[in-house]
Amino acid sequence: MSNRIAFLGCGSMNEAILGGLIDGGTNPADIVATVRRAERATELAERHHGITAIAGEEEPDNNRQAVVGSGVVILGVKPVGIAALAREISGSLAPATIVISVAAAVSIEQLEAALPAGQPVIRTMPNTPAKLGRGVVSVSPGTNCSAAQLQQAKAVLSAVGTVVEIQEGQVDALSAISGSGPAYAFYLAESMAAAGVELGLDPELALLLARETVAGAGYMLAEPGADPAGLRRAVTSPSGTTERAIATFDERGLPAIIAAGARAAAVRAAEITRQLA
Ligand SMILES: NC(=O)C1=CN([C@@H]2O[C@H](COP(=O)(O)OP(=O)(O)OC[C@H]3O[C@@H](n4cnc5c(N)ncnc54)[C@H](OP(=O)(O)O)[C@@H]3O)[C@@H](O)[C@H]2O)C=CC1
Ligand SMILES: O=C(O)[C@@H]1CCC=N1
Repeated sequence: MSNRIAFLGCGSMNEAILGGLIDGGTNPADIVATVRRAERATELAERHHGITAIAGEEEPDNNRQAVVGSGVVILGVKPVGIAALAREISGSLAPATIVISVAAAVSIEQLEAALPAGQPVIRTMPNTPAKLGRGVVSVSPGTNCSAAQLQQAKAVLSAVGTVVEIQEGQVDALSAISGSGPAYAFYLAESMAAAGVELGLDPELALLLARETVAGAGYMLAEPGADPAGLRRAVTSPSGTTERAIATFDERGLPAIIAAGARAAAVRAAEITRQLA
């Protein structure tokens, strides 16, 4: 397999994976990224020295150029653009090139239908902490992906975090927890900062406290075998202040609210899949 990796559509998600791969030891010279805007291509090339970034507004065949000679191609445009992109590159793909999609809601069936017959395909669901090598990436192999090709893809993706293999039927549920999940944690930090301001703290200080606290708690959760409930209990003194806060969260139904949000994300994924059919 060629070492070259093509990132087709390099926005938030694909750039996070690209950055994680480079930090994990991938040679930037083996990476090519495509985007629409020249300004974005320049930004990527400046931020990740040594990669090739090609803008469609300057070179309309950028995606096809990027695919030629690449062993792995990672599709990272919005779900609605995935099938058109797959069709665009079909004539330029080598038969053994592994096509990975990071898109929410685009099924393996939809991907395979837009690609040459027999093309190995893997549907993944990553998350943006991939940028720091702390992502979670699911992999679900398509019908033409051999065990060896799946292993190759897992080896590449393991540089950006924890790789889990799941049945495609579970992707929407996983996406509702780990794909969207970083946004939930950031939302918690935003809400804590706002609460601090309401309690009379200076906004800058409140933001600092919220960021460092959520980040610090994240580091504790990242320790091997960490148990969120146990870590929470260790902060919660009997009859103390945290106990009162957690009791208020429980009374107001915060766990049910989080479950409802995650359900809504999964429902939305299924809705998009139907819209794309
Ligand atoms: N953001 C996240 O946390 C996650 C996202 N995903 C999935 O990742 C995918 C991308 O999402 P996200 O990164 O947030 O989106 P962004 O809008 O940040 O990135 C999309 C990128 O695709 C580029 N692009 C659009 N059309 C083309 C094209 N035809 N050829 C080449 N490049 C193109 C855009 O270029 P330009 O900038 O020049 O417009 C942009 O850089 C989605 O399918 C989403 O479901 C999955 C998990 C998590
Ligand atoms: O919001 C989205 O649709 C994508 C998928 C998971 C995270 N971001």
